[in-house]
Amino acid sequence: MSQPRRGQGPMLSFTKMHGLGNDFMVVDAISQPFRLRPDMIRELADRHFGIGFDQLLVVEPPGLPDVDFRYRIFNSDGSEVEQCGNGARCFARFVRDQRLTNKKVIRVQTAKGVIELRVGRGGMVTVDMGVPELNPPAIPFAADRRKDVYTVEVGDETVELSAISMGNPHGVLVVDDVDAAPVGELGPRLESHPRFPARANIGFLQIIDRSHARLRVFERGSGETMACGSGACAAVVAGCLRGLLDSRVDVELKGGHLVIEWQGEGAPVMMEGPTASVFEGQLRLPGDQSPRRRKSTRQGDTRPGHNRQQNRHRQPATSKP
Ligand SMILES: N[C@@H](CCC[C@H](N)C(=O)O)C(=O)O
Repeated sequence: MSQPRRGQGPMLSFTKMHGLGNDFMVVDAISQPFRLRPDMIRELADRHFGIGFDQLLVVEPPGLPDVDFRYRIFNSDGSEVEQCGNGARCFARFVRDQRLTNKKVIRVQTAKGVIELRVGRGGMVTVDMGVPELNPPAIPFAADRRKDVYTVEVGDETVELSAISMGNPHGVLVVDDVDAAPVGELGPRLESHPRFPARANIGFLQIIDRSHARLRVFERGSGETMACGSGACAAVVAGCLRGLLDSRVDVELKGGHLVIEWQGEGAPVMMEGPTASVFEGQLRLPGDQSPRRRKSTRQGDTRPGHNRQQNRHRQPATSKP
């Protein structure tokens, strides 16, 4: 961490990673001070004016005993969320690459409980994603009782979906062909549907056979991504609940394959898949991070201070130093 220069903020080291093309900026907030507001996250996530990522992952010290790290996740729209499956695998690789731990089984505190990450060979990581939540108020999903399939009205249309929380909320629709599925139209409308009061990730699941499926996910706060780990877990749970899938399923996403296992109600969902580290970088944060006082002058590097949404989102800092 270098010293701030006059008029400029500190340098922030980060690593760009991805899990099946679901890409991340990963920051070690144990070894360096870290503080970003939602508007700055949106700028950094921008694929033309920033670094470009679906989620920002932050490594913090744990707040619980017998846990190794705290894992915080921010969508590209700046919202903080509870879970990210592909991110969890990259998180495990990151803390080992950065020598923050040499453990192969890492326990991590998320906003919705503790998850366990197991580091395998060749960058593969298995994540115990916990027991899926099917109780509507806990998802949260508006329904008078729990069902495996709900009928939801979207404008003039009616769709059938399963509602599941993997720590974060998911709606899963079964479709005949993911390539032809209306992900770009139905995805955003269901993401912010009133029956999902915290918004939701919307998966479009095609069953190939009982142990193979294809999936596209319109993610809450990030749009359609190349892959969604928690979405793949929710999709397999939905497929099992509907009697369409067996307990171990190869899920093909746009960016590659995940193996998901679920032994049924009360059991945790296990997710196995790859991780990739793309590059390491540093960016200089603005010296004065107050939106009102920051200038939007061009300085020739990645500039959270160059804020196209300046003054529109005056929200508190998302991460403490
Ligand atoms: N890409 C993720 C999920 C990230 C969070 C999600 N967009 C949400 O808002 O819940 C994954 O791999 O699980």
